[in-house]
Formats: sequence, C-alpha cells, structure tokens
Amino acid sequence: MANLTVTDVRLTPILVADPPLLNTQGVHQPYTPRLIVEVVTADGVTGVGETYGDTKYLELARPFAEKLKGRQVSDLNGLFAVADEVAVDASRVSEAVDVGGLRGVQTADKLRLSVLSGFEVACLDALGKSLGLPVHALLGGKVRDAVEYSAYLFYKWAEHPAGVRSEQDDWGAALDPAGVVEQARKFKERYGFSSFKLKGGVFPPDEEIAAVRALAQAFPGHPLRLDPNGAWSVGTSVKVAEELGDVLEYLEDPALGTPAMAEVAERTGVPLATNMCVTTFAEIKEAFTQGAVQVVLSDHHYWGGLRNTQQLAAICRTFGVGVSMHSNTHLGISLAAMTHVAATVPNLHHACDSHYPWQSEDVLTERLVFENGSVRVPDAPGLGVELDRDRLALLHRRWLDDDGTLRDRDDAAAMRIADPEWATPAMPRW
Ligand SMILES: O=C([O-])C(=O)C[C@H](O)[C@@H](O)C(=O)[O-]
Ligand SMILES: [Mg+2]
Repeated sequence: MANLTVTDVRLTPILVADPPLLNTQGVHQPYTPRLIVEVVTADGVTGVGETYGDTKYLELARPFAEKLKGRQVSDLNGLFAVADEVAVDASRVSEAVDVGGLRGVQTADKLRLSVLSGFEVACLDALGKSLGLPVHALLGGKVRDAVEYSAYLFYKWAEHPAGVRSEQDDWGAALDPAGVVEQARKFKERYGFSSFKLKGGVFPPDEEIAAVRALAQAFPGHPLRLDPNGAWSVGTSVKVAEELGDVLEYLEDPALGTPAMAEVAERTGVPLATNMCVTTFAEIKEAFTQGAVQVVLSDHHYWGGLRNTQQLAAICRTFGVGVSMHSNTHLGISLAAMTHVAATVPNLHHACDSHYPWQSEDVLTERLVFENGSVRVPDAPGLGVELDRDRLALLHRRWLDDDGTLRDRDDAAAMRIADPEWATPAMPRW
C-alpha cells in the first residue's frame, strides 16, 4: 500500500518570458511571475502544480505549504480546511471588481482558492503517480481523448520597448486588421487551431470590429470571439454585437459587471461569455437568474482547482449555461491540468483558451503539443508531465536576480515604460 503522507513541499517562484501583448490595462511585462509547487510523499513520489506567482500568492503559499506536511495527498477535501486557516492580509484584497485584475472581483477567498489550486493539482499528480492512474481517472474518467483549444490572438508590438531586457519572439507586430489576420494564420499553421479569440479593449471599437471582420473573411465559418475585458459601455457593447452578430461565436465580457452584462444580453441575441462577472460560486446566482451570461469561462486556478471546476460545470449544465476555459499566462503543468479536467467535463462545447503558444519557455522536459488545435489527454500516471530541474533553476534564478520590479504583474506599469503618461483607463473606456 502506498504511503501517501506529505513529507516535503517545495515552492519555486519563477519569472517566465512573455511577449508584449496588449490589453485594455496596458501591456504584458517581458517576464511574468508563476509559482511551481512540488509535493513529495513518504514514498518519494513528487507531484507538481502551478499557479500565480505574484507576492500576494507567495505570501499565502508559504504557510499553506507548512500546513500540508503530514497530511495525505488523497485528502483533497482537507485542502479547503487548510486554506481557511491561512490568513489573508486585508490590504491585498478589495471586495470591489478589480479592473486592474482582468479576472473580476478580488476577495480573500478567491486569493486562497488561487493558491489552493496549485496544491490540489500537485496532490492529484502525486496521487496519480502513486496509484498508477492518470489525473483524469481520479476525476471520474475522461469523456474525450483530446481537448480543443482556440487561438488566443492579441494586438502586439514587435518587441518590448527599447532598453528593456526581454526575449525575442518571432510573431511580429499585430496592430491592425492585416496584422491580426497574419497572426491568426501563424497560429493555424503552427498549431492547427480553427477557432480564434481576439483580445480587444485596446483600440476604439470600430478598429476591433474591422479586425474581426477581416478574420471572418480570411477564415470563413471559423468560430470567432472578441474580448475587451469590460471596456465598453452597454450602448457600445450592443452596437458591436449588432455589427458582428453574424460571425461571433460569443462576445466575451463586453461590459463590466453582472447588471451591465444582463442589459447587453437583453438587447442582443449574441451569446455573452465571461471570466469577469462570474468568477466565484457566490456570483453565479445573480448572473444566471438575470440571464447575464450564456457561457462561463472557468479557470481552475481561481475557481479552486480541478474538482471545483467540475462542480462549476455541473451547475452550468443544470442552468443550461455553456462552459469553457479562460487562460492567463501559464506553463505546461497548468495546460496538462486544464486538459485533464476538460476531458472529464461532458458539457464542454467550446474550444478552451490557452496562452501556452505565447510561452517560449517551460519547466517541463517535453512541451505539450497541439495537434489540429487539440491536446491529447495524457494517460500516463498523474498529469503525465515531467519537471526539468535545470530549466526550473534557471527561471528561478531570474526571479532571484529581479529587484522586485517584475515579481508582481503590472500591465499598466509595463505600459508606462513606453508611454510615461499612461494611466489605467477609467471604465467604460468606450
Ligand atoms: O479575459 C481574459 O480572457 C483574461 O483575463 C486573460 C488574460 O488576463 C489576458 O487578458 C492577458 O493576459 O492580457
Ligand atoms: Mg476574458
């Protein structure tokens, strides 16, 4: 019988290269923080997880890790009790919608869940390796063999501002409809994606409408999405929905907050998706009863892990609301975790988001591969991925060497390097 007792927990904060991707808040930093979690059992089995690596997450992860020692990796329900014991510094959260966060309301619970998810995935990986079972089997079994992802298109500079230390990428600039179409072509060529999401809220809506129209012309029949992260008023949202209604699979978070989304939903037939107004279980009732959203983009990081993601999917199914997946900058551990849980969700009818193609660096010995836009669901024990300790050490070294400037993701601060006058836009921006 395997000894599933946690004897050691390792936390490794890293900085990962990120291209100059634009959103309504600003631009991505040249390096972004992530946290790699390792949980070791008495048998010497190591499970890996990944989550946000900014200071406020690290502050919680450290005491969480201490409390995990001596517990069983199979005690997944117990992780929530551990999370409740970890104190959150009140200055780290505001109950209001955090427009700077791009991921909705900021609460102490959500912060705890975002940390918990890294431990839950590491425990599931260790448990799976100990029992010789893939994570999807621990979650009840896969209902599909591959999970489809969509191309995540961004307006983008060719490179980070001059004088800023950064890694080169070969995607080029995308600042107008032709650039966006060119980027989409590369995504299709390289990964076989057949649906496209454009991160909007960067340029005035007419320019973004033109970019989506250009995509529709270049890729007829392909599902398209546009996501301005709540940057538009209700009126602007309705206008964009009217103009693009014939080509959009859904419009994502056109306006900020459930009441505004509900008003948009009432005035258009275009389905609305969200990763901003429904990001916690507490927000579901109001949004669903008001018909504010037709698709919830789950994210196992802030929903509190893979099993909470399954619960969210079950609630969505009950209410006839669609479900898919949101993504931030993440590495292969999280892509594997997303793929395992997505494989178990019967009502997943939209290709999931993933930033992974934008990440040229990883901490795995082998990168996960997209074939025809999909990732095959791993059947090896655990997550089916292996940590590359040299890569991990290298990216950790970068974090150690940083003076603190990059340890907390701040897209507005990154933008101010190029444009010192830049201030986080007041919402609605248009
Ligand atoms: O709304 C979304 O899809 C996101 O929040 C994803 C990311 O935060 C994305 O906007 C980004 O990284 O710029
Ligand atoms: Mg979004």
